[in-house]
Amino acid sequence: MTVSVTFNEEKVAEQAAETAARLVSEGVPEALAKGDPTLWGPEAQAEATVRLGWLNLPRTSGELLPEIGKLVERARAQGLDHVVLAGMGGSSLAPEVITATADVPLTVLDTTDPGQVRRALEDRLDRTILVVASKSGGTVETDSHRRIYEKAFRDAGIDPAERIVVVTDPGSPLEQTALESGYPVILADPNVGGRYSALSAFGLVPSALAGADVEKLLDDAAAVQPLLAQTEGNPGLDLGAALGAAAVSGRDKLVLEDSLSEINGLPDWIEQLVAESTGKQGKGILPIVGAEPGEAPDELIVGIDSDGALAVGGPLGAQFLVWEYATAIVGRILGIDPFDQPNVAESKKNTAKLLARPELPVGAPILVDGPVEVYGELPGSEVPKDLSDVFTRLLEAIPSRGYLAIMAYLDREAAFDAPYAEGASFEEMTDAWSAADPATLRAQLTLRTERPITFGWGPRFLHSTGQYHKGGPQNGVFLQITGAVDEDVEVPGKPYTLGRLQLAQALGDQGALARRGRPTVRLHLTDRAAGVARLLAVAREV
Ligand SMILES: O=P(O)(O)OC[C@H]1O[C@H](O)[C@H](O)[C@@H](O)[C@@H]1O
Repeated sequence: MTVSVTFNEEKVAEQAAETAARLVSEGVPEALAKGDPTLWGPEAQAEATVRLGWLNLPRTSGELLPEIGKLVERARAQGLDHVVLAGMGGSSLAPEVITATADVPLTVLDTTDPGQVRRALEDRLDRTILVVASKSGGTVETDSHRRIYEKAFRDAGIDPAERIVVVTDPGSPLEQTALESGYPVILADPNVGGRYSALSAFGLVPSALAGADVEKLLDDAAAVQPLLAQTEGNPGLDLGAALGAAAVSGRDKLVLEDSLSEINGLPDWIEQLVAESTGKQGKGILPIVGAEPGEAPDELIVGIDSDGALAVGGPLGAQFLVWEYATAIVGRILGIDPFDQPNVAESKKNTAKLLARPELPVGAPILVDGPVEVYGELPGSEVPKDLSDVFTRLLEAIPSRGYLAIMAYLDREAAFDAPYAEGASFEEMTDAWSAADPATLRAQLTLRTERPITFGWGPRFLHSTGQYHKGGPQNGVFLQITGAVDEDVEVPGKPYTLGRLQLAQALGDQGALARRGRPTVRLHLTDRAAGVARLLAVAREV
């Protein structure tokens, strides 16, 4: 079984066919399948030369299987059945989908929220194996997680070398640390970028440790690979041509719908791939994940094994490869380099600068509403009357082809702590969770605008849609949510705590967005649970 791309809208089909025919006449499908680095122009060539290894992963990653098998055996023999993965963006999004689809548990740490990290630390540390995954080996969140876990293991009388496994690129500082500390290292293919690394060691090692069948994943990808050199019946070409042509014609908001799919969570992975690959030079496609499809004229609904203007069906391993190929095709159509992420570093630099200061420059709130402080500047010079006015003015500020991005630097799992009555039905439980979940704010605000609203957890989204926010079309309006920290977590060997890092990340990104003149407001919850409740009550009211 390979991947099928089905067109359910005539216009989309026509535009895709036209674009695909042009690409075929230029020899693009075969050239891409062969790994030709010249396809994105002279400026992208150097990067593309060392970024096309993903095309061969279905075959080359097979070589890793015996080594991975030994790691899995060792972990089983030690009784380590709680697999924690520390990795940002491309170093954790694929394992998250792979394990969710295989229905095997994996704890993903792609947060700097002290509460969420503490939650993981307090969960079965005696049976925990930690995979530290970073291609560059220099990502601050992942480095912090490694330090925190090393200390926690030592404090519990456990030798970290028995519990930590590293996945990184050859020659990275993390490889060096691992060698010095005696951690097993699985080296990944350095000719593959983070968001294209699903079928590399980054996707396979944590997933296999968690119990997923990674050989099957590679087999499914290998089955679709030969089709990618074809000029007809090439799902990567069809999908790429459809997405690219739609974007050029103005439908550049990609609504991903997967309600009927047996694959669990692929849109989150696609979000990073598409947003970070295409959102640059003022161009790009904005993925919308987890929202009800709207009716905005610039939206294109793509269904994963589900309905949409376009439906993409097939097994996970094959979908990974096809979406990667399609994204490279979109890069060619839009005239951008699909392998770099030029604007991600800006927020990181701002954050590093802020952390070097004795105090973080939070400024003074422009409004305080119970447990919610409002920081930043709203469009127009007037001070907002109340929280409701903040929401109204943010929604009004969205330009005709724009979007609102909600970015919550909070504990993604806190809503599950919401109390519910004893003997509550599942529906009552989900109601309680949803009433405590900051993501509910998106659903509420969606009722008040025709424009798309995205929702991302910070700092996770910084490694994904964060590139698009800063590098893509400048029509975003930004709403950050941060929260007070009750119990912080030290980062051993560093002068900052996780709480401070988390806030500095929000402020660093705010700086990068504000520098572009984009409306950016930060809502700070001085009491997190009460603050979320207040936001939802006000948003519901209006
Ligand atoms: O694997 P790492 O080097 O730690 O990088 C993790 C992530 O961080 C960066 O911000 C990039 O923008 C992402 O594409 C990447 O996946």
